[in-house]
Amino acid sequence: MAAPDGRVVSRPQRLGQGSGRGPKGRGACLHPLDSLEQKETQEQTPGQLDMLRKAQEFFQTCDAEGKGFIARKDMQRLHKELPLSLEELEDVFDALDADGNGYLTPEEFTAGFSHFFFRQNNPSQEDAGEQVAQRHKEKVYQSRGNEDLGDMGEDEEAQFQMLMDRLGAQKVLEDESDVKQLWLQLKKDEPHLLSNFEDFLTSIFSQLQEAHEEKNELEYALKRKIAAYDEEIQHLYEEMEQQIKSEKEQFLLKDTERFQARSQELEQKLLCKEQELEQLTQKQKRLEGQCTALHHDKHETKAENTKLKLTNQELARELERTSWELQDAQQQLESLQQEACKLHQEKEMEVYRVTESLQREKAGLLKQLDFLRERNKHLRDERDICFQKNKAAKANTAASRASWKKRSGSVIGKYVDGRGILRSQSEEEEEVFSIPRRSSLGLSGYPLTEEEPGTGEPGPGGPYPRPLRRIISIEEDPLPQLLDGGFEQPLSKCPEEEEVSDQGAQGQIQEAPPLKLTPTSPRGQPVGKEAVCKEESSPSAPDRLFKIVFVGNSAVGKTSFLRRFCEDRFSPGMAATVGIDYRVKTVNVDDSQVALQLWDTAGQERYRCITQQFFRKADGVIVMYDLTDKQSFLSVRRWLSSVEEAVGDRVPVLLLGNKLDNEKEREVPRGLGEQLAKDNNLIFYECSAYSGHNTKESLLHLARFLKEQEDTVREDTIQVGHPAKKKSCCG
Ligand SMILES: Nc1nc2c(ncn2[C@@H]2O[C@H](COP(=O)(O)OP(=O)(O)OP(=O)(O)O)[C@@H](O)[C@H]2O)c(=O)[nH]1
Ligand SMILES: [Ca+2]
Ligand SMILES: [Mg+2]
Repeated sequence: MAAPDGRVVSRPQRLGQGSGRGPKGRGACLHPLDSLEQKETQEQTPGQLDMLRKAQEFFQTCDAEGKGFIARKDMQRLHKELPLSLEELEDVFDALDADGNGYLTPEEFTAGFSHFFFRQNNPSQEDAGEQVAQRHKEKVYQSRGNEDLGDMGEDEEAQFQMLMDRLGAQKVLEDESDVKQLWLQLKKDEPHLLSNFEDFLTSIFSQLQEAHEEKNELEYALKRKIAAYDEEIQHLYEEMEQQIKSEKEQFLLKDTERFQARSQELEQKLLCKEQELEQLTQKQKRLEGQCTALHHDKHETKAENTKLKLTNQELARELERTSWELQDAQQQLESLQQEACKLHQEKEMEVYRVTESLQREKAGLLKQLDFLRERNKHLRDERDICFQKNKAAKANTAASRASWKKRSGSVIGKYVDGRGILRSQSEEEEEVFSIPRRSSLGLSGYPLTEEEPGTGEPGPGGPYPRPLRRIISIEEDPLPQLLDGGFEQPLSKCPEEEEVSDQGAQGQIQEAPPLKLTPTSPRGQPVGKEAVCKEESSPSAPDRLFKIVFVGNSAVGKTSFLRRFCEDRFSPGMAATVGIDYRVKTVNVDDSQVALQLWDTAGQERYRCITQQFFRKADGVIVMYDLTDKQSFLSVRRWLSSVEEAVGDRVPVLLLGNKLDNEKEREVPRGLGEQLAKDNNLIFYECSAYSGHNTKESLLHLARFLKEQEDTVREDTIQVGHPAKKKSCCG
C-alpha cells in the first residue's frame, strides 16, 4: 500500500499479527513496526527496547486504521495517552516529521522517540520534546528503580502479589514493576496512602479492566470490522480483479473486434485502392493509347490538311474558271432566252396565224356550207313564199295588229319564243323570214333604241336596228379579224344581213345600211358586241386574249356592269339575260393590248346547265352579288363551288359587290365580302354599274393578274422547254 507521500509501505498487519505482542503469523507481510522489533532484538539496550515498544504502542494507537503512517489528526489520539495538549502534540508531530511531508512514517515516529531517548543521555540538548524526554526520563528512571528494589521482602512481595491478583492486574498490566515500585515506595514512605493507592489502583484496574474489555471488544469488533473490511476488500478486490479481468477481456475483445473490424476495413480500403489503382492503370493505358492514336491522327490530319489546302487551291482556281464560264453561259443563256422568246412569240403568232388561217378556211367552208344551205333554204323558202304569199296576205292584215314580240333575251334570243322556250332553227327561220319583225333586238337581245340613263337620247349604239346573230360556241368564234389587225369586211353578205326595219310591218325586207363599226365573223355575223374603249383602243392585234365568264344570281347587275364597262352607259330596267351573252373589250394593261372575251351568263336557275358549259374554257371568272340583296351574297359560295367543279382552283376569281350607289339599302356589310374573298383567295371590289364606280379598276386588276399569270407560265415553259432547244441550237 502506498503512503500518502507516494512511498510504498507494506500493508499493516492485523493487531496481534506480526506485532511485538502477538504471535507472528507464518508468511504474514512485515509491518514497519515489525522491522523495528527486529532491530530491537538486535542491538538495543533494554531501556531502548522499552522505549521502542512504547513507541510502537503509540504508533499503533495513532495508526488505528493500520494505514502504515500517521497523519496530523491521528497524532491527537495520543492526547489521552500522554499528558500533552493538542498544541504540544502538533509541535511533537512537526518535530517528528523529519521530511515535513505532513505524514509520520514508523521510522520517523520511532526515530523521533529514540532521538528523545538519546537526549535523555545528553541533557545539554534543548528541543521541543524536552518535557516528553523529561517524563520519559522519569519513566526510564522509574523503570530503573525496579532494579533497585530487587531486594524487597517476601511478605511484601506476597502482599503485592495478592493485591495484584485481587486487582487482576495480570490481565491488564504487562509489566507490574512500576506499580510494585510505587507500592513499595508508598508502603515505605506513606503507608497511610497505601489504601488510597490501592483504591486508586482498584479503580484504575477496574477502569483498565473495562477499557481492556472495551478494547478487547473494540478489538474484537475491529477485528470483525477488519475481517469484514478485509473480506469486503478481498471481495471487492476479487470483484475488481474480475471486473478488471472482464474489462480486460472485453477490452481485449473489443480491441480484437475493433482490430478485426479495422483490419477488415483496411483490407476493404486496400482492395478499393487496389481496384482504383487497377482502374487508373487501365485508364492510363487507354489514355496513352488515345494519346498515341491522337498523335498519329494529328500527323494524318496534318497530311490531310496539306492535301486539302492543295485541293482547296485547285478548287478555288476551278471555281474561278467555272464562274467565268458561268457568266459566259448566262450571257449566252440570256441571248438564247431572248431569241427563244422571239421564236416563241413568232411561233405563237405563227400558231395563231395557222390556227387563224385554218379557222378561216374552216369558217370559209362553213360559210360556204351555210351559204349553200341558206341558198337552198332560200330557194325553198321562195318557193314556199310564192305558195303562201296569197295566204299570208290575208293573215297579215289580221296579224299586223298583233302585239310587239317580247324581248327574247340575248344572242340566242331569236331561238327562244316569248315563253323563253328554245325553238328549232328551221322553225325560227320560218318565222324570221315569214313574219317581219316588230323591233330589231340587238346582239344581246336588247331593243336597239336604248337611251343613256337620264338623257332619253339614243345611245351611241345608234338607232339602227341590228340583225340577230347566232353564236355557235365560245371556241368557234375567236374573233379572227381582231387578231390580224383592223376590221375585215365580211367576206360575203349573208342573206340574214338584210335587216328587218321597224317598217318591216309591210313585210318588205329592207336593206339595212351595212354596220360600220360592228366587226363580223367570217360568216358575216357580228360575233359578240365589239365595243372598243376609245382611250384604250388601238388598231394593233391584241397581245393577249382572255376568256372571262361572269356569274351571279339574277338581277345582281351583271349585264348592266358589262354594258357600263364596254359601252360606258347604264340602262335601267334591263331585261333578264337569256342563256348566255358575250362581249369583247380590248384594254391596255401595262403597255400591252389585252382582249377580254366577257361571257355574260343568265343568273336565272333555268339557264344553269347552259352557263355551266361555258366555265370549262374560261381563263378567269367574275362572281357578282347585289350588296342590297343578302340572298345573292349567300349564293356566292354555291357559284364558287360550281366554278371550282368546272375549272378547279387554277382560275383567278374576281368577287364584285354591285349596286354600291344604293348604300341606304345595303344588306351585306363590306367586311363580309372582304372576309369571304380572303378565305377563298379572291380579288374583291364593291362597285356600281349605275355610277361606274370600280367597274374599270376591278376588271383591269383581273386582266393584269391574268397577264402576269400567263407571263409566269410562259417563263416556266421557256425555261422548261428551252434547255432542250438550247442544246439543239448550241449543239
Ligand atoms: N341602283 C343600281 N341598280 C342596278 C345596278 N346594276 C344593275 N341595276 C339594276 O338591277 C336590275 C338587274 O340588272 P341586270 O344587269 O339585268 O341583272 P343581271 O345580273 O344581268 O340579271 P340576269 O340577266 O337575270 O342574270 C336592272 O333593273 C338594273 O337597272 C347598279 O349598280 N345600281
Ligand atoms: Ca514525514
Ligand atoms: Mg343579264
